[in-house]
Amino acid sequence: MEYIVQTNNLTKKFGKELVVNGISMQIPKGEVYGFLGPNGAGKSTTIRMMLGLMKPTSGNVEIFGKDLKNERINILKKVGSLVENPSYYPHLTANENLEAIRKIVGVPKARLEEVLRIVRLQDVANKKVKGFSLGMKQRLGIATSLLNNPELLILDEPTNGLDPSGIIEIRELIKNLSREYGMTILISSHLLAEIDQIATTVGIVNKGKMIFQDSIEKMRMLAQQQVILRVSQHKEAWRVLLANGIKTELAQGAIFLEDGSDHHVAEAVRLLVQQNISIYRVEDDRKSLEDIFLQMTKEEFVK
Ligand SMILES: Nc1ncnc2c1ncn2[C@@H]1O[C@H](COP(=O)(O)OP(=O)(O)OP(=O)(O)O)[C@@H](O)[C@H]1O
Repeated sequence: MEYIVQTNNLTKKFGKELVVNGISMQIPKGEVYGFLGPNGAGKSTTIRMMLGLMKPTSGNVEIFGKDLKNERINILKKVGSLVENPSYYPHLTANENLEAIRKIVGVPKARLEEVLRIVRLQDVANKKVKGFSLGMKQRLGIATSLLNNPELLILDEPTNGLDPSGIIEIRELIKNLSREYGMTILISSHLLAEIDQIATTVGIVNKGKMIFQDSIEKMRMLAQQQVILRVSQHKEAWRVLLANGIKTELAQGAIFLEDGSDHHVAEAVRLLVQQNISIYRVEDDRKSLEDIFLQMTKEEFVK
C-alpha cells in the first residue's frame, strides 16, 4: 500500500515527560485519517513534528516516501495545514487577507477565487474578516492552506469551538476535498462522533501511544452487538449452550451471547427450548462506538 505519511517510532519528550511515545502512523493515499484521542494525548505534538515545526526526540517522519528531515522544503510545498486558530488582519477582507498570503506562496491569482469557492466563501470575499463567525474564519484558514493545491492536508482540531452548523460545514468541506480532489487528509479531534462521520481510517492515541489504527469499519466491528438472553434456569441454560459450542458468559443472572448474529441467536433459542427452558427475553446489548473509545482509552487497548 502507498502511504502518504509514515512515522516510525516517533517520540517526543518534554523534560522527563514522554508526550509522544513511539508513534508509528500510516496514512494511506486518498484516505481521510481521523487522529483521535483525549485532550493532552499528544495529537498536536505529533502533528507539529509531522510539519517540521518541532524536532522529534527520536524516530522520524516520512511524507510522500521521503524523510522530512532531509527534504523538508520539497515536502512542505505539497502539504497544507491548519494547526491553530489562524490570525488575520481583521480590517481587511477575506480576499485581501488571502492575497497577502498568495504572494508569499507564489501561486497564480486565479487560485484565490478557486479556494474561496471550495470553502464557500465566494459571496463574502469582499467583506471584512472582523465580521466573520468563527466557522467562517476557520474556512478561510482552510482556504489559505489550500492555496498551494496540496496533496496532503493536515487539520488540527478544525472544528474546535464551532457551533453545530459550523461543524457540519467543515465536515462537508473535508468530505468534498477528499471526494472531488482526492486529497489525503489528516484531521485530529477529541470527539469520536466527529471522526466517525468523516474518517475512513482511524488512529487513536492515548497518553502518547497509538492504541488503535485501522479502518473505520474495523473499529465499527468492535462495536458488534452482543445479545442477552433472560431465561428461567440460567445456570442450566448456560451449560446447555456451552455443551453445544456456543460462546456465552453468565452474568447478573442472564446469559450473554458473544456472537449476536441472527443464526447464532436462533440456534441458542432452539437449544434452550428443546431443554424446556423458558426464554423470557432476547435483548440487544449494543455497545456504542463511544463506549468502545472510552474502553480503549481506559484500558490501553492494543489490537
Ligand atoms: N512545548 C511544550 N513544552 C512542555 N510540554 C508541552 C509542550 N507542548 C505540549 N506539552 C504537553 O504535552 C502534552 C500533550 O499535548 P498535545 O497538545 O500534544 O496534546 P493533544 O492531544 O493535542 O491535546 P489537545 O487536544 O489538548 O491539544 C500535554 O500535557 C502538554 O501540556
